[in-house]
Amino acid sequence: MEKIVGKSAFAGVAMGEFRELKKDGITVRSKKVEDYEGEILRLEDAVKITNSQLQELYDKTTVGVGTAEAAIFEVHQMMLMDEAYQNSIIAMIKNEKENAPYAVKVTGENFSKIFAAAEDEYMKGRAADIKDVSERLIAVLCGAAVINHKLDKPVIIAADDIMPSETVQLEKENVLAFVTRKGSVNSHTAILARTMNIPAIVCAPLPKDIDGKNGIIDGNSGIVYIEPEETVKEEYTKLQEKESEKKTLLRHLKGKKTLTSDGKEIKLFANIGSLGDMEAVLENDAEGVGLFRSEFIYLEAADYPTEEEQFQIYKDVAQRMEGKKVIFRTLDIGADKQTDYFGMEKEDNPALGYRAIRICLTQEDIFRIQLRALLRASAYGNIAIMIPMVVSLWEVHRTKQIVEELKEELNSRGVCFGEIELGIMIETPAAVMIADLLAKEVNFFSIGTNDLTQYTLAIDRQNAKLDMFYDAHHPAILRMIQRVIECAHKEGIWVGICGELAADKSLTRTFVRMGIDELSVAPGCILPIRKKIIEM
Ligand SMILES: C=C(OP(=O)(O)O)C(=O)O
Repeated sequence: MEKIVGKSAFAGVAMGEFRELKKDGITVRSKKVEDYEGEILRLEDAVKITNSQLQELYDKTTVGVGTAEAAIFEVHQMMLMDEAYQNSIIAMIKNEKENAPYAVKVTGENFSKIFAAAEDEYMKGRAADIKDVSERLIAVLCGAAVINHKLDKPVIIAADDIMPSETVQLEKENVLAFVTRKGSVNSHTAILARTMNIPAIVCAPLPKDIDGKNGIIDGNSGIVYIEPEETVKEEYTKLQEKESEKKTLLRHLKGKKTLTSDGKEIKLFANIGSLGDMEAVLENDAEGVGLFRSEFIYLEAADYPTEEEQFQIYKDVAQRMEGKKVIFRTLDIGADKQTDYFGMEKEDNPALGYRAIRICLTQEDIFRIQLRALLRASAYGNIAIMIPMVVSLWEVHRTKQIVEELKEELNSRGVCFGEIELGIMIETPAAVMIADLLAKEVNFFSIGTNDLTQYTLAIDRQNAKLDMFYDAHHPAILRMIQRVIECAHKEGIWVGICGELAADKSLTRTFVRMGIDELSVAPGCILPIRKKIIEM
């Protein structure tokens, strides 16, 4: 048995087999083959398997997440079956007697360079896709199991790190836990684990040969056991049983209002990132969606999602919430949330760079498409729009102006839309300091404590080395929250918290005393927080 200590990113216990998410594990070298015809047949078989893998991913993503998100796999299928691409691989095998994986690798790199050099932004964006397709094909040729993130049974995901854009490919129902060698407790991997309500550990020095071994993840203490002894297994089986009993006990709180003992109602909303999370939202009795991270729609797509694709997602979520509020945060791309087709330049300080509302007000066409989709969807439910990363009043003014222009446009076309609230994330010190002025302009505030902590304490939330300095309980943060609540209430608007701090039970009493109106947390945290508030 091996015992490894990492950092807890989300509590809970999981037991099962480790599955390493390999990204660059296969080494492909030039090696001549005698039977080139046999090698071409091998390639043809691998193409068929790869194509059906992509089809499977397309079908699963369409059902579990949405058509827009699934489109990437359709594009990959088209690339794989492209005649020029296949002919180029076959020519190399035939003329140079190269082995198939090497011919795929070289062809993939050549095509990727051609795409990258294209003037057209869409074509540029395809450079990464052709590489991805080639890697998948190589993996199939080499008999490697996991490059497609395909999970045939429930497993513990082990990886160096997991990017937000990679998470869409995971079959969430088969993920028991996450454990990564790198990553920070404040990263989006950790946030994803919380949304999925599964244990997560980061910064764990896992051995390279962990794939296929059995293990236990103790997300409460940050301990990973590899090939655990029977006594340890028994201990954790009992702990798991206790946890599941606790969850069952919480079920009686479903359908109840979240009232403090002195009668104040706190709204308990859910944080989500895709249509696929809706089941957890309903299962955990969320009173609304307090933060729909709309950027995940963009991260999961192969190209800019169209107005129609976005409209369908927003409408579906609104309808499934049956009149309960759904707050869509507008595109918060940038920093760690990157996608090729945006063609963003490399920045020295991406967290302080071209991101979120800054992109939207620079590339207004992208913003207008999203806002139009949201306005149209508002005819089907109770939708609110929330802008991220606000630092100045003019950003709010400009956004309101665009929304008004779009409403006029829709009116003139006879397209329906409903009442729609406009709010902002308070996640920069500048927004806190002008909260009194901002409160006059919007319908609500939602405090993003993750970024607010990063920007106030000047600490990169992605940098695991700084985790001990990243203190969301810092008096500066708590004073800021207090100030924001006071400014909001003075202008008669409601205020919530949608950062991870909202689920921190050690602060629930403090937030309620401060006068918070809403807490938006991962779906699995709703009932425990309701219990805490009701018992207060
Ligand atoms: C909710 C927040 O946004 P993000 O998705 O960046 O964590 C936050 O910053 O608190």
